[in-house]
Amino acid sequence: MGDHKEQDNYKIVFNEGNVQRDINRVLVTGGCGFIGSHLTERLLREGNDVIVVDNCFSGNKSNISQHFGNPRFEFIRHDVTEPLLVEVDQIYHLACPASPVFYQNNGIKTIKTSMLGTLNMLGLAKRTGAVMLMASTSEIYGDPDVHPQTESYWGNVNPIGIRSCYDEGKRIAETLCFEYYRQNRTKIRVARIFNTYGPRMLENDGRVISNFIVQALRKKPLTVYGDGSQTRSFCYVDDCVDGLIRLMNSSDPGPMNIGNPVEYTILQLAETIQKMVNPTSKVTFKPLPSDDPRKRKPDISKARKILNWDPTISLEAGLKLTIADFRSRIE
Ligand SMILES: O=c1ccn([C@@H]2O[C@H](COP(=O)(O)OP(=O)(O)O[C@H]3OC[C@@H](O)[C@H](O)[C@H]3O)[C@@H](O)[C@H]2O)c(=O)[nH]1
Repeated sequence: MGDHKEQDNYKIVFNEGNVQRDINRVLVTGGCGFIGSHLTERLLREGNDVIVVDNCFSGNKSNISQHFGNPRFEFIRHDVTEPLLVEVDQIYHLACPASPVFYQNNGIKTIKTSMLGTLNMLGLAKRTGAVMLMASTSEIYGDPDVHPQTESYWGNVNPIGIRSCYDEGKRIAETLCFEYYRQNRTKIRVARIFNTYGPRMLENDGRVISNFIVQALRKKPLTVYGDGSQTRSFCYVDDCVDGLIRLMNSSDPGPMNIGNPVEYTILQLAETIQKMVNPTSKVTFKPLPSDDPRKRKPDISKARKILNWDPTISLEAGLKLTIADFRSRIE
């Protein structure tokens, strides 16, 4: 599958003085968010022109303010549910609240963002010939019956549950991508991003790593939902960004799992963060939210083979950097 010649078509060549360089014009939707802002930073560092589009619902302008004044950088406050007219070579479509607390806050808006946002970005990719990478999610596997999850697994999603606005929203977004690919030969890349963490997560993000770190720093009990036996596999944000860029620059439409395959129970995670931040902090048990997946771990054989990608940052190393970032903001 895939047109292997397409790589030749989406680079423009600028002649700057006597230095000839390839520059991509890259659009990052959701570029004020957690993963989007790290991606933007790396794309700028590598000499690309970057346009960030964000409605700042769960993203924060301060995540990209260090680039204001950089002639290669532009910020547009825009909601991707509305069409956007720009000329670009690559689109990283990340815009969508990703934390369960945020995406459940206005489920209808979450569905609109996934559906209409992806439709608009695919329309843009079709018109401009750009490559469109869609940030899908491990949540499309739901509460999985197959473990670890391979890309060929179709998933086990409750279509009417409290998580379905996100899970089903992302599933229809994947469907749209593949219809554009089949009908129009639109250049798509579908990345299934597993749990990712790192500096710049919001203090009130609501996801487990930021919750536990903030609670430990504030000397509050760590809130474990259920009995803490459910598992997740956590990928440091730099590894995730590296995987996304490799996927974009491959010629594989995906879907491609992007995650760290080392699996922990939530209780193990609580104990690890407790030890690293505040060994005297307590753990308190709260009810498990409905449809919370019991286990999750990516099979990344495909990414290893096609992208030559493997996460390099251990949980301990990544947590150290993340704790330092939260400490500087909180203390
Ligand atoms: O304070 C908390 C928060 C969360 N949890 C538990 O920790 C586990 C992980 O929860 P998170 O909210 O961090 O993330 P989830 O795995 O539920 O969802 C995530 O999946 C992958 C991404 O697409 C998204 O970032 C997000 O939807 C869950 O079992 C949750 O119940 C706690 O025990 N305590």
